[in-house]
Amino acid sequence: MSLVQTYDRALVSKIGEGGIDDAAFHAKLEQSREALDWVRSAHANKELALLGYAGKTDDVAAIESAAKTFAEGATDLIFYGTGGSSLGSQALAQLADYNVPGLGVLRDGPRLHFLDNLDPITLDKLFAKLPLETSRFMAVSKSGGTGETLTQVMATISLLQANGHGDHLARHFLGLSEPEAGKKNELRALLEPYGVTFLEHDTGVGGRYSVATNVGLLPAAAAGLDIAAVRNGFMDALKPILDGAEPKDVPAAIGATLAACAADAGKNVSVMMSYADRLERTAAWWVQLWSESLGKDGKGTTPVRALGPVDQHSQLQLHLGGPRDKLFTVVTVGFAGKGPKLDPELAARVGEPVFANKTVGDFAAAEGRATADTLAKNGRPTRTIYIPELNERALGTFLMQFMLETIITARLIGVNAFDQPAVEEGKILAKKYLGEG
Ligand SMILES: O=P(O)(O)OC[C@H]1O[C@](O)(CO)[C@@H](O)[C@@H]1O
Repeated sequence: MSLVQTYDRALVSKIGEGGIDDAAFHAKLEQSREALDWVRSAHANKELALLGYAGKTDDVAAIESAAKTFAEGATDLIFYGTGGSSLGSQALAQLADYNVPGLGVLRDGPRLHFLDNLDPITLDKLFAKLPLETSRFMAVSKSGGTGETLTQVMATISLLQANGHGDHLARHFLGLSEPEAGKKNELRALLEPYGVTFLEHDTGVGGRYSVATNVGLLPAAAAGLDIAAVRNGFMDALKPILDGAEPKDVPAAIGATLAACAADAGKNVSVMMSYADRLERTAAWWVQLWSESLGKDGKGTTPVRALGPVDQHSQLQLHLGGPRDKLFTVVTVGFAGKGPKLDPELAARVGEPVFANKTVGDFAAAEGRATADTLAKNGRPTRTIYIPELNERALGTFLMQFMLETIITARLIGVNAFDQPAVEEGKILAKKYLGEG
């Protein structure tokens, strides 16, 4: 089993006042049956394209081959794309040490740069330092019209042209966007005239769910990960639903039920605290998934991400002593016994004999356990997820569990998990302001 979830410490019966009412939980869990039936039938009828990617193998070789061609001989892989066109691939790439504190810049293989934010100073400095001959750029945008991504791509085309690479843009770039199909697609309009190859974005899968597709998996393959294992992990999370398991035996249904009950009880903040550097980007991915999927019609809860142990020294005081408006998910991995071992003499010298012969992982594991216990003891509803071994399959399971949890939560609270109407207003205004100078 790649994930072990416990939730008894989210309930009043276990933690007392501050917990989620048991009767409300069981009633809501019963309601989740409808959502599970819907997911099962959407899978059978191919109504929700995302679900078809669980366990899918027939496109893996093509994704791996495109990744190989893209990364061949490259020192630097630059990924343009924002939101769902970047965060899922970052979450996966972090398994291959991308953006891991201290280690990210030393990882094996080509350097990975996910430029999901638009910042002129970053771009100027990066452009001045990149070895252009061996740099490859991948531009991802489902719509093809996202201003940030288009801006970065236009700037890069001009950079390459100004530095004598204008005749080889097809070698330097790879695009991924929806097929044109009569619609305007600015990204394709920019790059296709140079002969740049485009992969197709599944039109039925929104950005924040696209980690399941070539959007998430191509960068992961370029980073050297086993993408077939990721797909198997997706199926591990979906299978209990397809098998018709009872809601109590579906981890995503439990998580969604807790979230919906917490919202009903006025606990409007959902905290994911992960004890692993390699889950930091996953939490960032989850923040978009949760926010854009649920935040509508005055509903939704606010996602907060925390990394352990570091954020014990930043957020934990608030979580333990502040308002009782939160539901916690503490994620730990099988760290016990891992990492450097501590010399007993040095442990004695600092007056901490408990450290003697313990590993760094022993301490990190003890801290995750202590945080979950302390939250529960202080009446903070806490679910835990333990990942014995954080690998491609386990991360795939985790990602799919949270996509399903989000979809089920949306059905429980009565919102559409697949649109994001409010975001468009700001986008239109930004282009207006840009035009006004
Ligand atoms: O892939 P696109 O179309 O560039 O969109 C990027 C992101 O922008 C959003 O549309 C929000 O503005 C997200 O939903 C999406 O993941």
